[in-house]
Amino acid sequence: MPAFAGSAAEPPLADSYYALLRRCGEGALLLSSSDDDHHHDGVPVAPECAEAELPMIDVGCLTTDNDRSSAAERAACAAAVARAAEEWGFFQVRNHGVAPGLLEDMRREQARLFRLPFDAKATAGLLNRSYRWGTPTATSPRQLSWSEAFHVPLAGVSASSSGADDGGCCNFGELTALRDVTREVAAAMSKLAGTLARVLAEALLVHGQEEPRRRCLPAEACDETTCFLRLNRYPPCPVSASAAFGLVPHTDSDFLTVLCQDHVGGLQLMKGARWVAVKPIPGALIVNIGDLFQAWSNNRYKSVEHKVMTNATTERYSVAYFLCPSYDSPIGTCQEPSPYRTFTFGEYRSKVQEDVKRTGKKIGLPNFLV
Ligand SMILES: O=C(O)CCC(=O)C(=O)O
Ligand SMILES: [Fe+2]
Repeated sequence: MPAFAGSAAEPPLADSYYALLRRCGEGALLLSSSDDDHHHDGVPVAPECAEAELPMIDVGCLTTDNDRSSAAERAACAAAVARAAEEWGFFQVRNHGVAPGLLEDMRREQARLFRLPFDAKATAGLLNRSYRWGTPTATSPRQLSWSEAFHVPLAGVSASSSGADDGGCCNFGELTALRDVTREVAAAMSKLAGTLARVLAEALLVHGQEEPRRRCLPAEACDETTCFLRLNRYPPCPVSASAAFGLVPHTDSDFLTVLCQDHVGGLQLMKGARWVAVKPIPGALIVNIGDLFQAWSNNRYKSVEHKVMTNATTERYSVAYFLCPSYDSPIGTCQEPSPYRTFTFGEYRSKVQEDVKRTGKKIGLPNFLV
């Protein structure tokens, strides 16, 4: 990308949002200190938050081909997955089929991608023109995400080109190593997500009560056109951790998400009425239930609010795979009666976008209660 050589990589978060932070009385927190934050060498850090012992499930017996595990072992593993989805909405997995070395390669190539000049990321058409940074709709600091990301559609990844936009193909430019590793990660995470969705669905199906119209199975409803991979980067943030988030509190609008976070930490989730921090565990992946699985499961599985805290000095990377159905798929339910009316993913997405535009906040599932 010679035209951009030498220009800065960081998105202009501080410049763009300084006025917003200032207008809301938070400007003084920029590059300075405040009373309610802890400080380390003059740098504001996040207030303490208890670390959670998130369930860790060895899913080797579900993910390994030619596995010698018994049916009883697989049933016990499936039960542990379903229990974690009910009690936490979040869990960690190991022996998940995504090689640790591949995840390390992903982080390295992701870092290389985000080190490109800002203008190249924003305007050179890379990765389906999917670059995002900050929160354009934010009207208060609490709505601001101090992060940058590429949203890569799965279909584009598996048929990516190296030239200009080519149909649905994803343009990786000269980043061929990123293209190869992204393809591998997407394929492996996709397989894992499909396996977990199938196991989670089977745990709730009541045999003999299947009704064809409502029996759209989560794993089968999903396809390459709507599933996507999000490559996230959280730049160091000099703003007080109580003033801006790395990623604002949200639930995911999908069936389930497979997430790989690096060693830095910062992910927090709601457990009961409290935020708890998820300690990074090398090689483990995090899985969380999204809104669509909560609806399909009649609220048995929980789509839990989560957020990313900023870090004053250290950048953080993560990669998330979102398992989504095609837009015209009816979400349905595992069993009648359901608290939700049947709706399609397309309808759900439009409503979320409309609500965010109108009120700055996603309403989500309550919109679809009968
Ligand atoms: O970066 C993380 O740890 C969380 C990312 C996330 O929640 C998302 O992309 O929806
Ligand atoms: Fe999320």
